[in-house]
Amino acid sequence: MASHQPPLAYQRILLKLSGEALMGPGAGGIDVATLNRIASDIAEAVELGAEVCLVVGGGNIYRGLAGAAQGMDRVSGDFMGMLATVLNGLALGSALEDKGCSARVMSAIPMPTVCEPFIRPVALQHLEKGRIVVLAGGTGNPFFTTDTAAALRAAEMNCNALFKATQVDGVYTADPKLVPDAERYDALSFHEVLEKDLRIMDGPAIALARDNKIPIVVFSLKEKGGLAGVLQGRGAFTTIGGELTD
Ligand SMILES: Nc1ncnc2c1ncn2[C@@H]1O[C@H](COP(=O)(O)OP(=O)(O)O)[C@@H](O)[C@H]1O
Ligand SMILES: O=c1ccn([C@@H]2O[C@H](COP(=O)(O)OP(=O)(O)O)[C@@H](O)[C@H]2O)c(=O)[nH]1
Repeated sequence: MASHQPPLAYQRILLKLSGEALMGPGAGGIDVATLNRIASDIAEAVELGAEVCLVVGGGNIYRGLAGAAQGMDRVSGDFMGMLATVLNGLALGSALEDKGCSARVMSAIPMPTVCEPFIRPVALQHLEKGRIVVLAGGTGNPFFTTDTAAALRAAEMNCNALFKATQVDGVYTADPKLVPDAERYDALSFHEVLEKDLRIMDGPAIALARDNKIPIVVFSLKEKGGLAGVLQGRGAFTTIGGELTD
């Protein structure tokens, strides 16, 4: 890290990306230009000195609940969703390497010829060596979400914050995609998010972050450089469970 840079608000972060963040303007799958743009943003954060764990969703490819709604077995659908997160994780790992970062993809569902299995001490060593760890496969269990996997891994990896990248630049009084005049909060307590049912992440993820005292920073990845800005305390974002609002 260059000496003239201000200290980062958080040193070790877990960045949660939804699968849909990789879709770009398309209706599904991975848009390579968007993937590369996100990889550049993450590379910029690493350049600033951040240690980054990444958890990526799979909603751009498959969601277990969508399969169940069409009559498919929920557990099979959930495993398909978890495998979708591995596809996204491999794409991100390779895009990050292309940007000159060192990245390791680790899956909660062991598939050793494809990527490393998630083994916590090994993942911690990767981080200490300056590598980005891409944590794919969700929690490895059906009936969970990648938001919950993100909160779980943030705790296991001793992260200082869970960065939730979304299409919107923070937590609003209501979903801003549905309620255009909803207002953005700068800071909220975990309790307020649950009590007001603000639906930015699922309840188990919020509860896990709360119980492990890991603040959640909700921000938008739409603007280039957004991640680096938030790490340096610039731009629009909402902090849940920060110092003043436990
Ligand atoms: N109170 C709220 N404040 C902000 N966003 C909300 C709120 N309630 C629901 N949302 C929705 O939650 C979405 C974030 O969840 P998620 O699906 O994981 O990410 P993505 O934004 O990538 O689709 C936002 O894009 C927004 O539409
Ligand atoms: O621990 C997990 C994480 C994910 N999933 C499945 O994987 C899908 C994709 O994850 P998610 O919907 O969380 O992705 P995102 O919305 O972040 O793209 C989910 O719908 C679930 O079917 C699961 O069963 N267990």
